[in-house]
Amino acid sequence: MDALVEVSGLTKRYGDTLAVDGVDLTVLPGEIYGFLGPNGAGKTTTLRILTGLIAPSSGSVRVLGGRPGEAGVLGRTGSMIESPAFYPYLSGLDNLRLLAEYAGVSRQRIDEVLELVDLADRAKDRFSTYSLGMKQRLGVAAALLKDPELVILDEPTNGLDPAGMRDMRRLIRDLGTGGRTVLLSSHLLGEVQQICDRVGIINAGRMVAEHNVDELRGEQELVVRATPREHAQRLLTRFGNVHQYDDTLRVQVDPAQAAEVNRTLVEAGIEVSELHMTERALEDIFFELTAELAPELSAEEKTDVG
Ligand SMILES: Nc1ncnc2c1ncn2[C@@H]1O[C@H](COP(=O)(O)OP(=O)(O)OP(=O)(O)O)[C@@H](O)[C@H]1O
Repeated sequence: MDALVEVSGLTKRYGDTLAVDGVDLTVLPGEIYGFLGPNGAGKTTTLRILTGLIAPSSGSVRVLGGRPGEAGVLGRTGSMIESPAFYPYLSGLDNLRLLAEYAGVSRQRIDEVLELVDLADRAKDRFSTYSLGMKQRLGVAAALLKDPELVILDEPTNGLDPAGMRDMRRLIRDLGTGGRTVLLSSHLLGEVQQICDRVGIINAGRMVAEHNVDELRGEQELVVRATPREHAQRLLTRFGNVHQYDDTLRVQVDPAQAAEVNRTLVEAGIEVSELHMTERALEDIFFELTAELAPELSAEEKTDVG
């Protein structure tokens, strides 16, 4: 299966800031790919490069088999990078008409995209009267005008209230059905977990991991509440990686080992008040991955400071 987006060793430097530092990223046809990372991680910069808005400092980037920004590639890509810009005094419909004229898109397609983003009823109202959620949905409508194979959305739920976020999530999931490929960025783990098929995690300009969301969700760990905790923690390390979460210990073991873990603790005189398997939250995995990177980063920061 040929990748729609293939990024390898991508870097972008702004003066002394290395915003993107050797990113590798692959988006496959038909998937919803979540580009996840905290603020300032380099997501927007990467997406701007993919849409041809800015040039990379180095690395190779292929989008739909071509170079970003190439006419043939642009015609098959729809994007919403940062807040979409529209004329506030024009209606949503007229804003789309202007864009459609420029892109050579039919009136019928405008109606279709307005339906898709659930704005048909409010299409004739001025853009300035729209809620933030409606403004964002109009941005998605604009991205869909050319019926693109690839849709790139930068933080599409940013700033929305819970209802607006839910509508946007539904819309993106709908886009993903029917063969369209979506690449979206987000700093919200739960959101990526709910919408995406695969996730690439970026931190401080570097890709930390690229995973299938189902696989991540499927990972299980044993939750243990025991006293004294320190003693329990020492014994649990025999079974696997142990970390503390609130006042419980979490250990990555096979579910078949749970009984043995229990016996070991009880025989050592430890009081076990809770013991059950749970799915690991993407959030835990994310923090684990970014924490692993932290010592390396602080070493670099020290070098920078001199
Ligand atoms: N035009 C620019 N000039 C200088 N530095 C920039 C520029 N754009 C981004 N940066 C810096 O590059 C780094 C990555 O920024 P970027 O906007 O790509 O991150 P992000 O992951 O999209 O975060 P956010 O969600 O906060 O936008 C940051 O340190 C940012 O300050």
